[in-house]
Amino acid sequence: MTAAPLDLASIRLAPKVLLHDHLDGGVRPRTVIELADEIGYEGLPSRDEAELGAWFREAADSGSLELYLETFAHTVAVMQTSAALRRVARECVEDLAADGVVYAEVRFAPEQHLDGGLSLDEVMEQTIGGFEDGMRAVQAESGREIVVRCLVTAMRHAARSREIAELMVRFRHQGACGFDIAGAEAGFPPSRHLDAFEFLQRENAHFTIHAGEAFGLPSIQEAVAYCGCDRLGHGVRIMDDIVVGADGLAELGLLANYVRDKRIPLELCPSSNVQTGAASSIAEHPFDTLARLRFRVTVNTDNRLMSHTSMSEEMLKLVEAFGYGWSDLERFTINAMKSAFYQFDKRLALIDDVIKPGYAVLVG
Ligand SMILES: O=c1[nH]cnc2c1ncn2[C@@H]1O[C@H](CO)[C@@H](O)[C@H]1O
Ligand SMILES: [Zn+2]
Repeated sequence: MTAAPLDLASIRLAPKVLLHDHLDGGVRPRTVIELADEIGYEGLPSRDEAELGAWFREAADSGSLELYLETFAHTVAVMQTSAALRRVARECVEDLAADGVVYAEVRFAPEQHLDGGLSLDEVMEQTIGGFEDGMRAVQAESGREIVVRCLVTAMRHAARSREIAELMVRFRHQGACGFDIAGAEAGFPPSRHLDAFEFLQRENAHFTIHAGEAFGLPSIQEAVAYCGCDRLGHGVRIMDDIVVGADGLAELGLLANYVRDKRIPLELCPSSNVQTGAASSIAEHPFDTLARLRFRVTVNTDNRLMSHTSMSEEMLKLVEAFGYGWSDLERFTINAMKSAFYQFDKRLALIDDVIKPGYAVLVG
C-alpha cells in the first residue's frame, strides 16, 4: 500500500488532538452575525459573513498580542446568554469533529460572560451542556466519537483567578478538565495568580498557563518554577534560552533544560504566533527546532476565527514549512494525547485504539 498524499483532505482524515483552542476565538462568522441580530448588538464591523471573517483575520494580524485580543470584544459580546453559549459550544464541537479532531480541550473565561445576568455556574452549565449536545450530535449524524473537555480560563489582568479556580474544581466531574490564565501577558506575570495555582495543587487539579508568547523567559520561569504549571500555553519564547551555533548544535540554558527534562508540553500555535509577532513567519517559527530538540511539542489552533485556520490547516502549514511526514504528525498527536488533562487509561486507549490505527491507514 502507498501512503496517502500529505494534503489537506488526507490530513483532515487523520485523528487529531487539540489542547489549545479558545471557544470565543472559534465562533463561526455566520453565528456571530445571527447572535448579534438576536440581542441587537450593533458593534460588528460587518454584517456580511465573508467580510466579517476576513475582518477578524486582518484585525488580528496586528503584530501585537494586545491588539490581537481587541477582536474578542465582538465574539464575547454575543456570548452572553444561555442559548448563545450553548450554540457556540455545540458548533465548536461539530466543527472540530468535521476536521477530524478526536479529543479537544476548549477553553474560555466564564467571567467574561456575565453581562446578560448569568452566574458563573450557569455559564459553565450552559457551555458544558453545549459541548455535550455537540458530542451527541456528532455521534448521531456521523457515528464519529469526539471527546471535548472544558479548560476554565481566568483573565490575568483581573483579580478573580482564585474564584475561577474554585469554579473549575466544582465542575471537574462534569466536563471541566483544568484551568488556565489568558489575556495580555506583559505586566501581568503568572505569580499574580499564585493563590489560585496553589489552591489547584492542593486539589490535585491540572493547569496550563499562557506564558512565553508576548513576554519572554521571566514569564515562563514563573509559570514553571513558582506556579508549577502542567503545560505551557505557547511557551515559544523558551527559544530565548537556547543558542543554536553555526555548527547546528544547540546549547540549552537551565530553564530550557528543565522544561525539556520534565517533558513539560508546549502548546504551540503557529499561525497565532505569527499574527501576534511571537514568530515572524511559519518557516521561521521555532516549532521545528524545538521538535528536533525533542521538546514535548504539540500543534494547536489557538483561535480558529482570528487565524482563519483549523487543526488540519496548522498541520499542513508545518508540513509545507518543514517537510514533515505522517510519522511526524502522528508523533505530535501522540505528544498531545499524552499531555491531555484526561485520565491516563483513557489517554492510552485513545492512542492505541484511535490514533495509531488512524495513522496506520494513512501511512499505508
Ligand atoms: O493567544 C492568546 N494569548 C493570550 N490570551 C488569549 C489568547 N487567545 C485568546 N486569549 C484570551 O483568552 C480569552 C478567553 O478565551 C479571550 O477572550 C482572549 O481575551
Ligand atoms: Zn491562547
